[in-house]
Amino acid sequence: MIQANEFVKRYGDFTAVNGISFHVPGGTVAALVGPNGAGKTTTIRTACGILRPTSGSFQIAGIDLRSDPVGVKQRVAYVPDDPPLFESLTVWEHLMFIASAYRLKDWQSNGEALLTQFELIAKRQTLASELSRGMRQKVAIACAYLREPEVLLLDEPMTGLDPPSIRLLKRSIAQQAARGATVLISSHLLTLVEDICTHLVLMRSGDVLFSGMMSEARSQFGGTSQSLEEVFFRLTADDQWTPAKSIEAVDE
Ligand SMILES: Nc1ncnc2c1ncn2[C@@H]1O[C@H](COP(=O)(O)OP(=O)(O)OP(=O)(O)O)[C@@H](O)[C@H]1O
Repeated sequence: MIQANEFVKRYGDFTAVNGISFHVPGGTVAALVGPNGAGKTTTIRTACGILRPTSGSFQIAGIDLRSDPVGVKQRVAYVPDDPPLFESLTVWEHLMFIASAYRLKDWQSNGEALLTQFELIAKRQTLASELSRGMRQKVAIACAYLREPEVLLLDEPMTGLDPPSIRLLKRSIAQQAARGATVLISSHLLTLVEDICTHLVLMRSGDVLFSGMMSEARSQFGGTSQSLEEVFFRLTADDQWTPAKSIEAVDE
């Protein structure tokens, strides 16, 4: 699970995130969407312990981020939108590195299965510097999956992937949730995330405008199309909607 409580993040005088609260239940897949600059990446980078909250708190997999940041980092995998790989390591060496850093045992067959699943097995001995952008993205995702983390934070995971790879990724995310992982996906590709996400956190200008079930968002704000795109435009473009403190979060 992921729980944000009155989370505030300021960069100097600028408030990027303005006291947000939301809950993503364990074993579910949630979309984190919102216009550019809404605060999505700031929220994700704080939830995984890279940034410190200015105030407020996060509970990740039942652990308080402030009191046990190492415990959170052991349970969370974060894949940024432009994953930094080690250019002089091969694809397989990336998996070896993760296995060594996190002291994984008997990981090799799982590693091979992940490379097969993401159609990277032929690139197993290829250096990261010689991979395409989409391949780099898939290596980073495979490294995250290898750890079998309780919480997966994926920032724009579909950018740069071709349609077959997007399909593979969507299937793999469903598999991660099925084994009990909580997955939070930040994306602007609304039609792609609405296929796989049962929960929604919608941000604008540092506020959460909606947090709860995707089905609830669609039925309340999706108009006749009942689409996430319609929800997005209605909630972000129409000033009659106020930050989520006044909209009841609906969780299951
Ligand atoms: N290191 C930083 N220093 C100062 N301001 C920052 C910093 N990082 C982000 N911001 C600001 O915080 C706000 C939120 O940025 P953030 O990257 O979290 O948004 P986002 O929702 O992920 O946007 P996008 O969809 O464009 O990726 C923006 O106004 C951004 O300019």
